[in-house]
Amino acid sequence: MQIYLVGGAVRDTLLGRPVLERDWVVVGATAEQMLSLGYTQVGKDFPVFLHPHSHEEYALARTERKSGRGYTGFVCHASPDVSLEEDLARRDLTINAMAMDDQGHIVDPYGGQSDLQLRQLRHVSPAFSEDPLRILRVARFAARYAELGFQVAPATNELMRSISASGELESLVPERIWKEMSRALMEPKPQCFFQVLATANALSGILPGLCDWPDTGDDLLQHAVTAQLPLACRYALLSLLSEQPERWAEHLKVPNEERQLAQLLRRQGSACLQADNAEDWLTVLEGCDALRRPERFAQFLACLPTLAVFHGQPAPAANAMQNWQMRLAHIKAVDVAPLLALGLKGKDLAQRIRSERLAILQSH
Ligand SMILES: Nc1ccn([C@@H]2O[C@H](COP(=O)(O)OP(=O)(O)OP(=O)(O)O)[C@@H](O)[C@H]2O)c(=O)n1
Ligand SMILES: [Mg+2]
Repeated sequence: MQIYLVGGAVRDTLLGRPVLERDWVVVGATAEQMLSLGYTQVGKDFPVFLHPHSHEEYALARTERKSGRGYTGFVCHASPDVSLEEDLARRDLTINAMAMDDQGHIVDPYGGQSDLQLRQLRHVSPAFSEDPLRILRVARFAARYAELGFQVAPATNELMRSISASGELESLVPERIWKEMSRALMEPKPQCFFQVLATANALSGILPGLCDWPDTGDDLLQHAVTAQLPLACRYALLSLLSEQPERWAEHLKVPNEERQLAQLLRRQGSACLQADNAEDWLTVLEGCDALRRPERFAQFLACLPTLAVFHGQPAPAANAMQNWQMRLAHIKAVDVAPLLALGLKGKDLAQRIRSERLAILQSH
């Protein structure tokens, strides 16, 4: 059997970028051989194994053909007679369809090295269409490598448009879309992900109601990248572009953390930017449930400078975030025990706590 490094690890090695994850392909072996060597099988549909020590993925060379819509109709053929070239042919992009042997020699039957130089994201063959998720992958690679000058090849663009027109994107499950999109949001140029999808007529299938990607979206995400905001903040800011953000959240099954921050930013963002007295401050802190959810509140605060830019408002003062954290600390310091000792309960107690918090905010 021969073992080759494949996919992203070869691509990133040739680009001189750090390799975070390594995938291997095994030619000329059977599943039984792999098991007898101590590998464990992971893929149910595909013969993929984990190395006994490194736990990296080793896949038997295979060919794939799709015979139906969605994820139902995959015919996978793995056997010792499938060649490396055949395995590479089923892959998405030429830059992902290269292999490296243990001597460091590159196997590159589809022009991956040339496309790395030309900075082209180009499909290997019409088999690209067999997995509509690849449209999202191409868009994500664009977001990652735009800084290096990578663009989608015109023919690949055409192909992606025809996939969009076929309605195949509808077969993508929300979890897979979210996985690609959330990764894309953390790339250096997340706006390119959405631009590429828009050009491929695939944007509205991902973010319902959004057909064209607005210029304001570019500025919004660029600002979020510059501020090094975490995923939840980036998603919350992105959702400002939607007239029906809950529709996005449903469509993508957005996890609660991101979804709730998006709701909070909408409900409390402007009020927080405008608040200038103790009553306003307390109302915002309450509205954000800041005492019980301090981490979420910190993320909310981190979004505010970008939100201000988005609304064409002056950026909050440099110490605005600290001031909010101080206000939170002040209301947290209000001691409930003596009020309980007074025998206060229910509504009376709540009112009394609120007025004490208000008083402490006013005194600072
Ligand atoms: N829908 C897909 C998913 C994966 N691949 C192939 O499988 C390899 C490994 O997939 P994955 O690890 O998901 O992507 P990488 O290219 O390694 O990129 P990343 O840096 O994001 O891991 C890819 O390079 C590509 O050759 C593919 O052709 N089509
Ligand atoms: Mg990989």
